[in-house]
Amino acid sequence: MGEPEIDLRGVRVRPGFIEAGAQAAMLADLREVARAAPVMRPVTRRGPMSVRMTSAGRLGWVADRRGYRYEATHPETGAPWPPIPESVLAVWRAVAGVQVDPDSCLVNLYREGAKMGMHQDRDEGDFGFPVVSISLGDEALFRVGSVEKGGKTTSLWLRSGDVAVMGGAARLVHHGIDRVKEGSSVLIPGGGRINVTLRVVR
Ligand SMILES: O=C(O)CCC(=O)C(=O)O
Ligand SMILES: [Fe+2]
Repeated sequence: MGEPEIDLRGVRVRPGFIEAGAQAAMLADLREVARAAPVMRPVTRRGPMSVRMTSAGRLGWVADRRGYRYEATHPETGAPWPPIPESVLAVWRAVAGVQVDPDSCLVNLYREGAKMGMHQDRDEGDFGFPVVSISLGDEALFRVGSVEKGGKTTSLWLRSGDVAVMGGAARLVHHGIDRVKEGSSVLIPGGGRINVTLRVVR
């Protein structure tokens, strides 16, 4: 079950929660997700995002020039999103502390130079449910601030197999990925990092 939990400004980080064999199995499951729902590079009003993404589950998070929202179908194929893999659901059930399963699984792919600016996850209908975030592949510098914009932040390198839970008072904290350490893991062919976030959107 990995190392002791870390409290990062209320975000609970479980280092090494997913062991190497399970990481490889999850990666294979995510490859199937990407086959059914091709990975896209969202272009928002601010321009193209550096992170590529796709989704699984009843609802997928979609970003485009019109804004951010959850949708039941892939914007390019028009098909429903594939089901959330059991390997991913198992992590939610082990750490989320709620009886409800997630209805959305966002798969973020960080290739060369990709990062994610500070933001809140607030497109969901009920902030009583946590967000569970799984890291695979290269290490990423995860920055956590406060619910309020600006102010003090604390950073931690997330490694392959780490799981972070944003719940309770930390459900709406600002957070982002400053950078990814290229070549720090050999899990993903071609390099890079995959982050999987599970949410109850409803
Ligand atoms: O990549 C990460 O670890 C964070 C992803 C994230 O914050 C998000 O998808 O909302
Ligand atoms: Fe987020």
